[in-house]
Amino acid sequence: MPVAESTPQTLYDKVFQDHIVDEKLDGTILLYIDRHLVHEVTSPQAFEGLKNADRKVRRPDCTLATTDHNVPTTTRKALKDIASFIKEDDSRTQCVTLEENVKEFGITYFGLSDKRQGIVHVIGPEQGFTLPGTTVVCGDSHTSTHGAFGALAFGIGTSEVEHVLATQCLITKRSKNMRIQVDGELAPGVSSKDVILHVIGQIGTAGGTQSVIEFSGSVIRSLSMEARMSICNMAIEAGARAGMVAPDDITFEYLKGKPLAPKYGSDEWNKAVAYWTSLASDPNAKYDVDVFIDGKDIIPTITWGTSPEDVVPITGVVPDPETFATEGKRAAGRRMLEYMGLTPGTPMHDIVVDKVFIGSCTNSRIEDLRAAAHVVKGKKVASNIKRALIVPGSGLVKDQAEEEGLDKIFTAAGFEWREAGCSMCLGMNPDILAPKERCASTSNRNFEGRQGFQGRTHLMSPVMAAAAAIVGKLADVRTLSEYTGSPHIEAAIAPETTTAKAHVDERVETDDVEKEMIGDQPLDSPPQVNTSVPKTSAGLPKYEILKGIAAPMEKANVDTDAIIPKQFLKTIKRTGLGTALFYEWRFKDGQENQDFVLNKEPYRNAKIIVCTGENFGCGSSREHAPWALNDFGIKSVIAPSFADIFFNNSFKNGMLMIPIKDKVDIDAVHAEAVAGREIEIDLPNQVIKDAEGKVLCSFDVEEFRKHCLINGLDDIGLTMQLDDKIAEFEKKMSRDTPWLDGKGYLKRKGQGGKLAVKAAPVPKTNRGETKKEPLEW
Ligand SMILES: CC(C)[C@H](C(=O)O)[C@@H](O)C(=O)O
Ligand code: SF4
Repeated sequence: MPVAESTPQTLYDKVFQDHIVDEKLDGTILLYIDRHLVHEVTSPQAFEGLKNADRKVRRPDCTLATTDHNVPTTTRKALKDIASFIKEDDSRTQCVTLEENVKEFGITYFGLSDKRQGIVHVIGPEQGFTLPGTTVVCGDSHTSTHGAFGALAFGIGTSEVEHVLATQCLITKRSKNMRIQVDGELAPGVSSKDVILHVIGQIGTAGGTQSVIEFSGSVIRSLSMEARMSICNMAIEAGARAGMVAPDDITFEYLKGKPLAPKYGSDEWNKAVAYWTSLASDPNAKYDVDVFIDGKDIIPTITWGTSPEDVVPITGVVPDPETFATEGKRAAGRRMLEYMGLTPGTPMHDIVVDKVFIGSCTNSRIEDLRAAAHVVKGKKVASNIKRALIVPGSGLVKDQAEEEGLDKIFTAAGFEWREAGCSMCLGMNPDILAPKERCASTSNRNFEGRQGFQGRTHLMSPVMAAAAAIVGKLADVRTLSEYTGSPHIEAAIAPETTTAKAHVDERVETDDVEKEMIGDQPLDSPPQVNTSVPKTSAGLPKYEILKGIAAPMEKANVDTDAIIPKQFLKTIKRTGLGTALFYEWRFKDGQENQDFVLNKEPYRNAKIIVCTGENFGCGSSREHAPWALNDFGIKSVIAPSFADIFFNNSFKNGMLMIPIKDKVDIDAVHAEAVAGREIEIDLPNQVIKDAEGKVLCSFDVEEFRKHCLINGLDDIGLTMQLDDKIAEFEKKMSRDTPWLDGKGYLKRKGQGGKLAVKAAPVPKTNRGETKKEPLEW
């Protein structure tokens, strides 16, 4: 694929450029999406939207679905079907709804009875569905994981899921380029998780806002794909839109023999590798932000607070909030310590742990389990540990680990060996913390209530979590007897010995013929594309002037887990979430918390929030957050900055988010809010006024968003009117990068247009049976 030679470009610039379908004068871009992963939590409302508008899924061949968030991780030996297996009503409804939707819309689906089921961000790479140079989206913030392959991969909200299902495109704009270069070497016991926790500690959870981070430098280059995935996974925790690593030999090695990658050694493989190699940033490419980190400064890192930026080395102590720079930070620090039940000055390794969780899309891959098993081997979980869970990221990871005997190492030590899913990462299934329980966790978020109401989470690497399980306290893995370093890093240096090879090799055998078919696809046979009749806008309420009470907030990093906790994500509707807004802040023991602003007069009827802290809406991509605000009656939030996904999601619901950087300006608006007076947001004139009509400040808003808000336009209808351009783009893609057309996958073995794999749960016998079983798409 040709890449402009003139101006030096970054990896991100190149991938982005190669996917532009249309560009407006104001910089609004229609971006083509190659790969769409779907899970049960963020898709029901999107499919419902399609049905209501009589729209189809444009590219079922480029869409892959699984259930992961809600699924129990108990044994599936007695599994008959998902409806009888999942006991909790709302979880079951979401999973069953996904099964109905994939059948109705013809989407490939890995259900609970399929070995390939697992966390979306584990199964995409494992199948070769994720490829370098692609655009990958999912209704999930940790889609950034796939950037490890040099893909531009980012989380989207449910409205955007619907947009991609209908059009295979997204409306977006360019992000800034940020480079984080980690040079030198990592010491034994230091892993990629420590790298990313250290980075977030340095740049903060808003450090990457509006940027795509390219991770580079000798440390990154030396890491395995699994380790790179852990790093890109948490780019979202640094506030970035996406994280990327340039594809290289380690990437190609990992992709060899993956079911959906071009056949190794074929012309198509060679062509793909040449293209993938060309994507590396040009030597003189410019970055808007550059961060340099020396690998030797990183030691095993762990969180102490309730935001991923609250990190300390394991050799450190619980910090004293009174030493923090501003009163806002001091107040936040005090609250965190109270929530976490910690006292300043306590050595981190004195903190006693109740539960240990090794899993999640950050650290549940085969290497993570190998590294943890290496620490655990021959030892016992400490007697004070109530539960220690190992939750593999997918059925294939589980199989591989069992083949290597890792399950035996864990169970002999006293760990539970579970089935694949998100599990205790966010506890939408029964794996949760009890109030005040403390968990050593390999997941990515330590927000309040994340792993269970009042649960206390410390984030760390798999070897550190394993060490905590053995010691019964947070522990420095390097001090454990017989510990000789992390296989994580060694893995990177010799990838051929350490990637999850066994199951890959099998598939090379069984898939060869079919993959040949894909490779030989005639260029003149276009992929099967479903285009529906272009619909005009379904319509949103118009937004012009909003006058009302504004509720003041003074917090930074108001995360979407706080805006709407996980227990309310199990709905399959967009409405009725107002009562759950800020649930754990608004209610205490079922009673209203009188200290919380929305429980006070006149703020019960607020239409606006004015928040003086940065990074409003960070964390999860759940569109339930703007739905809840909207349902409560809040149509606008004014804050110094917003997290990208939340910001986008709000506009899709006819809401206006207003970033105001200038402290004098935001303080003026905040003062009106504190006084309980109404303010007026005038969108056409882009100003905020006080109750008397005096202008307090002006604000910026992109032309396209403003146009959609004022006219109440739903952008799916608008995009569908560009069908000719999209079809033209698809033709070019089929010619230049034929390996991206998933039509071959769906056509495999299929004769006369019949699909090889029906979009239905694979029969139960597929799980746990002989490993010789073919694993075709
Ligand atoms: C459920 C989903 C919207 C959410 C996300 O986007 O991250 C979840 O995966 C999480 O980790 O909180
Ligand atoms: S962060 Fe946790 S809940 Fe979200 S996708 Fe990853 S494993 Fe699942």
